[in-house]
Amino acid sequence: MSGKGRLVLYVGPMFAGKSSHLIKAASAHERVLALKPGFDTRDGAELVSRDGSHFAARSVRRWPSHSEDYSHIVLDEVQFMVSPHYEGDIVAELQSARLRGATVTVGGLDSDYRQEPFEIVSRLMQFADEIIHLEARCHVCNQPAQWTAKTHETGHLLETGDQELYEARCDEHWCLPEVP
Ligand SMILES: Nc1ncnc2c1ncn2[C@@H]1O[C@H](COP(=O)(O)OP(=O)(O)O)[C@@H](O)[C@H]1O
Ligand SMILES: Cc1cn([C@H]2C[C@H](O)[C@@H](COP(=O)(O)O)O2)c(=O)[nH]c1=O
Repeated sequence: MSGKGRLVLYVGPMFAGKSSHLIKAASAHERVLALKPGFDTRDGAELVSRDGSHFAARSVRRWPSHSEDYSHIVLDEVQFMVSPHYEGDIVAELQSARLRGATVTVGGLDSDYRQEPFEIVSRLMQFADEIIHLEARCHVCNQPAQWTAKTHETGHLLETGDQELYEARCDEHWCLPEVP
């Protein structure tokens, strides 16, 4: 494999369908290297969407060997692929896969629960050939939501969780969590 590949990035808040799109992208090919961060232990060795779809994936804390054997790479939750949870520079590794000709499809949160950008995702945006911004539905009013709110403060910026801890929110209903 050689020549210019392609980096496609799905970003948005939680519940926006990022995993669903990645699973569809992975399922469209016979041979795919699907990766998820070792930090996210919620769903075992699978990419899982809340719409019920799933796809077998490798849980990694560093870039896998033999990745060059794959022309399609799919990776979810890239915001977790940072030190000390990930050893290496995921942006450089994905860019290198793209440059050797792979089609790389990545999903991640563009901003954290404080509405601050995840720096690793912002860096990746610079190299993306296509960025798809997805929206969820606000948990309060059901209007389009581009933010994630945390329902109570735990003191952790990176913390796996679902609806018990996070909600999609629109501009009007986003707020910082109450500090206990
Ligand atoms: N607030 C919400 N807004 C939109 N979809 C939601 C919401 N809560 C649950 N869902 C469900 O979640 C699915 C998307 O989930 P998922 O693919 O896991 O998204 P993401 O990876 O972006 O968190 C939607 O198809 C819908 O069925
Ligand atoms: C906003 C926010 C989220 N997280 C965590 C919570 C979830 O485990 C993932 C996002 O999963 P999804 O597939 O996009 O629903 O990220 C976090 O650690 N910090 C945050 O600020």
